[in-house]
Amino acid sequence: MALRTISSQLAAQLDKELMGPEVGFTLEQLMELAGLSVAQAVVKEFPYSESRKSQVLVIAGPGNNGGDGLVCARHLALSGFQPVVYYPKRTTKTPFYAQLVNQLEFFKVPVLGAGDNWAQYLDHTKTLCVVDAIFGFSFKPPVREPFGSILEQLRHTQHELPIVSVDIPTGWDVDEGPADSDCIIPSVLVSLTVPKPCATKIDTRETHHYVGGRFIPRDFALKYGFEPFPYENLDQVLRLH
Ligand SMILES: NC(=O)C1=CN([C@@H]2O[C@H](COP(=O)(O)OP(=O)(O)OC[C@H]3O[C@@H](n4cnc5c(N)ncnc54)[C@H](OP(=O)(O)O)[C@@H]3O)[C@@H](O)[C@H]2O)[C@@H](O)CC1
Ligand SMILES: [K+]
Repeated sequence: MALRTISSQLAAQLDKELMGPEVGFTLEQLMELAGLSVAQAVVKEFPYSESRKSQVLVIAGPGNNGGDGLVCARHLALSGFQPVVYYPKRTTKTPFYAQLVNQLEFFKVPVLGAGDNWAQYLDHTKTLCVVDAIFGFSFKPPVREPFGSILEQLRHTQHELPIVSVDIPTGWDVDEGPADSDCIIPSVLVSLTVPKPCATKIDTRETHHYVGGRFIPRDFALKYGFEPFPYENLDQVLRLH
């Protein structure tokens, strides 16, 4: 069956409607569920075991994709993993992001900033995977610094250190897919609510694809032109392929 997708423009509209006056979700609620979904995908792909490495590097960007990463890190800590967060460009638009960072400190999760040696965690003998929560559906190429250099380093390590991308593989055009051969290739993609068109460009032999962000009823999905996804029980993610 063809993959159900919606464009970046429609995704932004859907997001706005969910948080609009009629539906009334808050960003905080949706982000909690989105971050929990990503953590659940990590746990499914790399199950926690006391006898193996459990360090996860979460790279958080300046927008809501980054916020999903901050929430994901907290849930990973709760699940026994040892997340380390690199958050080089902190947003001050709302106090909420600072609260998410406080919560990570409460869980004793290190949060590195610009100038810290984050690249030491790109060591596959110590780190299980990297969560790419840099940019989501509002990304507009080309990538600006410091994120271009970060992506370059991830490209060099991705064959040994798998990348789990949140919603969009960072650097890919949301509607067109990888802009050039220099783009990162995630091992796992977790599309939120519904995949965006770039997800049709993944090679399913190298990227496992999940959908998560389980927060809409059937009629709302149909209004946006896609069939709801058949999640099981209370699962927050569904593996598509
Ligand atoms: N309903 C759902 O599914 C929900 C989805 N959620 C999540 O929200 C995500 C969308 O979040 P979003 O709209 O905040 O945008 P996002 O993609 O994080 O990036 C914006 C930031 O990136 C920056 N930036 C852009 N281009 C750049 C460039 N070339 N180079 C450098 N910087 C660049 C831009 O900076 P600016 O251009 O404003 O200066 C701004 O700071 C979505 O994918 C999903 O993960 C959940 O949290 C909630 C429910
Ligand atoms: K991403």
